[in-house]
This record gives sequence, structure tokens and C-alpha cells, in this order.
Amino acid sequence: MKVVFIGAGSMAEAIIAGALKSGALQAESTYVTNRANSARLTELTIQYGIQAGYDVETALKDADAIVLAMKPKDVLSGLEAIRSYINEGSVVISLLAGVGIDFMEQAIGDRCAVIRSMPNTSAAVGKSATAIALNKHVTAEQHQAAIDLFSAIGLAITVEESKMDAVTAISGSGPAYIYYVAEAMQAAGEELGLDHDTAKSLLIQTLLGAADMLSESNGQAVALRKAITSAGGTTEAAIRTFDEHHVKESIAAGVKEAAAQSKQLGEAYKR
Ligand SMILES: NC(=O)C1=CN([C@@H]2O[C@H](COP(=O)(O)OP(=O)(O)OC[C@H]3O[C@@H](n4cnc5c(N)ncnc54)[C@H](OP(=O)(O)O)[C@@H]3O)[C@@H](O)[C@H]2O)C=CC1
Ligand SMILES: O=C(O)[C@@H]1CCC=N1
Repeated sequence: MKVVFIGAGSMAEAIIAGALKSGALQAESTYVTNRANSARLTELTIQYGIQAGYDVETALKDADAIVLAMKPKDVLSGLEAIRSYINEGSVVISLLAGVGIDFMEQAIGDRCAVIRSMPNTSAAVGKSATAIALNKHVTAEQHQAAIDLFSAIGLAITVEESKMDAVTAISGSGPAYIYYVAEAMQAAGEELGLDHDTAKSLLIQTLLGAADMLSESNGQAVALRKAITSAGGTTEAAIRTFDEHHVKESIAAGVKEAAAQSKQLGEAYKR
């Protein structure tokens, strides 16, 4: 499968790394370009053995999929770069937060498959949670190929485009929330006298174990938390303090704010 990434930032790299590792993409048929940072292209070529450069015409010839991987603010320049190479058989996969399918259709013509996706950076280790939404031109075969590509880097599901703001708030930005909690726990552990490496090892294993438990119990977060919380014990003291600081409400407010931001970004990218 020949895939061309327009944009060579962290999300493109996460997908390339995960898809090469899983065998869903091959280095010789994976192309990447960016706006101007040639040092970055060299870095990706050395690290992954993929094809990189600025000859977009050659790269896009016979491409099975074109992946838009620039920031939303650069979407028009990115679409402009590919527009003249698009035909009815093209498949454009967008990773961009907030940018609607109708906006892309208007820029490149309402004539080919457009798949709006929201992966996350855990793609790099094969553990992205990706949702995709399809325009009316996507065939069953193209849909399956997109699911296969994203399944190679984690979970892949199909949603209505109207759900994309919520998806972005939960799973697109989601890893950052977990890292935010990890930063706070690491700092607290060190303040309590653990050395950096000890706190880090215990924290990472705790997150991995909790994620596995959540997965194996099919998402029974409340039950799992209660099983750890002894009356009059340490966990109860921690949760009581979190509740006093309205941590749960703060997290919910943050997630909703992320969805609102995604929606607002989308307002700027409507036709
Ligand atoms: N990071 C994340 O966790 C997630 C990001 N996304 C989405 O992925 C997209 C990319 O994010 P991220 O990887 O973090 O961004 P980065 O800023 O890391 O990378 C953006 C890339 O786009 C390139 N670029 C900009 N304009 C053009 C153009 N006209 N033609 C070709 N390349 C261009 C830049 O090139 P140069 O460096 O030369 O300027 C750069 O390589 C965003 O739209 C974001 O919403 C989605 C899910 C998760
Ligand atoms: O912060 C952002 O806008 C992008 C989209 C989801 C994750 N990162």
C-alpha cells in the first residue's frame, strides 16, 4: 500500500512508526513531505528508511492514500499542494482536529473519498484509539483499507462526523491528560522522598497495570477503584482530598472544553 504523508510532525511519525512496526506499511512505499524542514525529512529517512522529499507529483502518483498531517491552520496550503493530483479514485485521510469533511471537499473538489480521522500519539506503540468518519464517496473497500491501516496501530472505529469533537476531546487529546496526572504523581513521589527513577518505575508500572485491569474488567472503573479503597485507609484519604478539590469535575470540565475547542476550530473550517 502506497501512502503519502503531507506533513512530517509528531502525529505523522507516530503513525509511520506504528504502521511500519506492524507491517501495515512498508518503508519503500511510505512517502513523507513537509513544508520546508528538510532536516526533519532526513531524520525520518534515517530512522525509518522511508521515502522523503519535495517531489510531491512523483510521490502522489499511484498513491493508495494521501494523509493530511499538517496543523489545521495549514490545511489550505496542504490541500492546495495536492489538489491538482486528486482524481475520483483518490483517498484523502485527514488527521486534522476540527477540520470538517465539507471544507476539504470544497477545497479539493467533491469527487473522491475523504476520511476524517482522529488518532492519538500512542500509534507509535501500536496503541492508538482512532475514530474515522467517511464522506459519501468512500467505497466499502476503501473503508476497510482505512480500518485495516488504523487497526494496525491500535483500535479503529467508525463514527458519524458529528461525534468527532467528542472523540477528539476523549481519545485525541486523552493521552495528554494521563501524562498530566503522571507528572503530578511523579512530582509528589519525589517530594515524599522517592528518588526520580524509583518513582518513575513504580508510576509507569502502576499506569500499565491499571490500564490492563480496566481493559480486562471491560471498563469497570468505579468497581476497581472501590476494591482498592479500604475504609479508613490511604486510598480513601487520597480520594477524599481529590473530591475536596473537585478533581473529577475539573477533569470533566477540561474534557468538555477540549470538545468546545474542537468545535470552535471546526467553525473556522466550514464551507
Ligand atoms: N499531536 C497529536 O497528539 C495529534 C494531532 N492530530 C492532528 O494531527 C495534525 C498534525 O499534528 P502534529 O503532528 O502534532 O503537528 P506538527 O506541528 O508536529 O507537524 C506539522 C507538519 O505539517 C507540515 N506542514 C505544514 N504545512 C504544510 C504544507 N502546506 N505541506 C506539507 N507539509 C506541511 C509541517 O512542516 P514544516 O515543519 O516544514 O513546517 C510539519 O511537518 C494536526 O492537524 C492535529 O490536529 C490528531 C490527533 C492527535
Ligand atoms: O491538541 C490538539 O489540537 C491535537 C488534536 C488532538 C491532539 N492534539
